Amino acid sequence: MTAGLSSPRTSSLDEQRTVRISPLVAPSVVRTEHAPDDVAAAAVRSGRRGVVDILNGADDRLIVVVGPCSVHDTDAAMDYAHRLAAKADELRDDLHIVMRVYFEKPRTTLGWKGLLNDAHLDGSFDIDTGLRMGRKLLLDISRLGVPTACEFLDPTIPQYIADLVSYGAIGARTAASQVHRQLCSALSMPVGIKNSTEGDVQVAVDGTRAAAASHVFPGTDLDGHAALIETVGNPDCHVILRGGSGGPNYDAETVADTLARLAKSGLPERVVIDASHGNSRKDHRKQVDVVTDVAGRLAVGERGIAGLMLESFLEEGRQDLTLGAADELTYGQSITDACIDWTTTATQLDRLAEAVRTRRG
Ligand SMILES: O=C[C@H](O)[C@H](O)COP(=O)(O)O
Ligand SMILES: C=C(OP(=O)(O)O)C(=O)O
Repeated sequence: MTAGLSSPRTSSLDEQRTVRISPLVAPSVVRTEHAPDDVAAAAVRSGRRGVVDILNGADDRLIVVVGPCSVHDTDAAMDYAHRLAAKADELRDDLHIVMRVYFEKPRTTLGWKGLLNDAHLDGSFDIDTGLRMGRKLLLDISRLGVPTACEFLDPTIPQYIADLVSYGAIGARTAASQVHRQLCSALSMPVGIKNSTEGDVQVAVDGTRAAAASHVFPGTDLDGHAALIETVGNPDCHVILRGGSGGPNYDAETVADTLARLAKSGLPERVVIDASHGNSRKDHRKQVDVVTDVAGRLAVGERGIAGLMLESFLEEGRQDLTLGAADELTYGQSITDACIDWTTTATQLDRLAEAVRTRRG
């Protein structure tokens, strides 16, 4: 559609800044093309069950949500998933491991917005292909028996992928958004809501409370049509402490303060700690310090910490993406936030499993 064009369906009063509106493949089409088999469905279900049981204290293991900051190369993501599947199996008595398979990136200003938005990493914004690639990857990872975690950013996206996701996240930049809180109230999996980028924890507590309630709001159905959605609320939402511009917030005092805020709001007292972002001051190596500190506290019985989140990929660090030059990228290295490498990740998982065993003992 040409900017400013008037037609029976629009008026000269709108679409003044729109260059094009074109059809997007419907969720039902993508879901039919990549439908879960029994193995994948079982992985999604047991992934969700494990998280919920740990959050509720019915399972004494620790949730670990671990994987790349963002997926830009599905082969590398599968390579990582194979390694994680073996490690998760080895540590399954102590850790409930869920792989970060993040396709939607909320940017501070501008930048590549993730595989669903720009699957070819060249600014062509082939969202139909991104949705298909993303869903297929979730299915392939689930077939390995590895549950997956996604951040939900655009409220249109969950209809395409949410049935394959075991752990959802609402990011620091959208924790205050009513649209995202309503979305959480509808999602079938547990969802972590982050504190703000400035470090405000109350916004995540408020988000958790709002998401637990029922809502009625406009959305889209599986055919992609506008729809009215009525939800019962999601009791499995919780706060993720991710640090902020003022510094980290994974310390015992902030955890205790957050638990008190949750109790005051009538919510279950549990948190997940994100070792990256503000808690690592964006230095991926500092994630190891966070894990070491939290593991030590878990081992001596600190209450309320249900899980950790780590940003990890095959290679350490990060690299800049030049749009259209994806073939020049280093294999298995992040193009968004810096990550710890696989070897370091495996050591951190061992450390956390050991802490759980000590706590149990
Ligand atoms: O986790 C990823 C990033 O921290 C988030 O998407 C913001 O990234 P940016 O500040 O590089 O835009
Ligand atoms: C964007 C992310 O984190 P945050 O919202 O905490 O910045 C993320 O986990 O990828």
